[in-house]
Amino acid sequence: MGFRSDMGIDLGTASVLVYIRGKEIVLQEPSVVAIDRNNNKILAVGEEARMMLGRTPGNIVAIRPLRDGVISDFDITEKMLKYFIKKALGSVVFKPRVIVCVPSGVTEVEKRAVIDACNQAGAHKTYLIEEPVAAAIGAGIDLSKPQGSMIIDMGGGTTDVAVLSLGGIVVSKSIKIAGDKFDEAIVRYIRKKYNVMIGLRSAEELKIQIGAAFPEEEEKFVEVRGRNLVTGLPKNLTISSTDMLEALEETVMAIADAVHSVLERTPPELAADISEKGIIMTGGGCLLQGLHKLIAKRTGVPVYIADEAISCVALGTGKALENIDVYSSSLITDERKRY
Ligand SMILES: Nc1ncnc2c1ncn2[C@@H]1O[C@H](COP(=O)(O)OP(=O)(O)OP(=O)(O)O)[C@@H](O)[C@H]1O
Repeated sequence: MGFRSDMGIDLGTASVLVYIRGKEIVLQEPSVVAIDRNNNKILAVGEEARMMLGRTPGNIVAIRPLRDGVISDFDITEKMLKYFIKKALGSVVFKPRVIVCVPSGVTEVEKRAVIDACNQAGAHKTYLIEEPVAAAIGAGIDLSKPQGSMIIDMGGGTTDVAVLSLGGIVVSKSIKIAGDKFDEAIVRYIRKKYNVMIGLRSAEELKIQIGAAFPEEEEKFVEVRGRNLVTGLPKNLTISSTDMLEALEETVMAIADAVHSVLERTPPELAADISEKGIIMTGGGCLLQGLHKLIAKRTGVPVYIADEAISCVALGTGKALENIDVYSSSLITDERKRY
């Protein structure tokens, strides 16, 4: 091992990934913290805390401190970051350089606070990187050329659509419609159509198993358990992929429309590059069956899902860390005047 284990962190709404130079991804856990409300003590972080979501007695709350792509609970986010940094570092004694990819919606104050949290958790120096830039680097896009690329990074809370060229963002749009909104749409649809209430976790499972944004040839079915709103009793339902298509229609169209509107604002030369090379999708949300086909149909541009879509941002963050000089124009540090 080298003298310093540099660390890349993808601070996401749904999950946190940590990448250590030379070791790839060492930690991948949900962004959830469980707290005892009586004394404000943290009981569990990550996977252990997620298991407590919706299952906690009165005094214990399981919190997702990042919501809709912004830091909704700063104190908890700071504690969670520190916990993950320490866990990933293990017995390493040297202070790492840390590069954190923050959701696109965070404010300047929050950026400053993330830098402070990492420094307090033992970072030698902390850098921030914008999410679409990290996603593009992770997907293997060469940002050094004056060539247009379009990236759609779709996580749990936000979808970022960005046109990049020469290491920077030329046109972009961030909407608070992503994976989590699919889950909510599924819950609403099942409540309305079947009078049955299912939980968000069941909705997410349905989405991953049979969710669809574009009609598939083969119809799939999955059983789900919920509560009948009339009788109040548990009820089993069989849900089809056609149900999913209907449930998700409005939400996926909003995403396709956002992509379309960014393309409309893209300078012609860059638009020509994009229509030739296609659009690249990253993030867990883009794995929804048929979403790439729907966007391709709406825009007339081919759409590809990046390899290792869920880890692209973390990988890109790690790559940027290994080549800080190359990517320096895309990084934010605490030495910037505005801090
Ligand atoms: N196979 C799949 N099919 C559909 N959706 C999926 C699949 N796998 C993961 N997801 C969804 O991807 C989302 C999480 O993606 P990701 O881990 O990239 O988010 P994040 O980076 O934490 O969030 P954000 O970028 O908004 O901060 C969740 O909504 C999850 O349900």
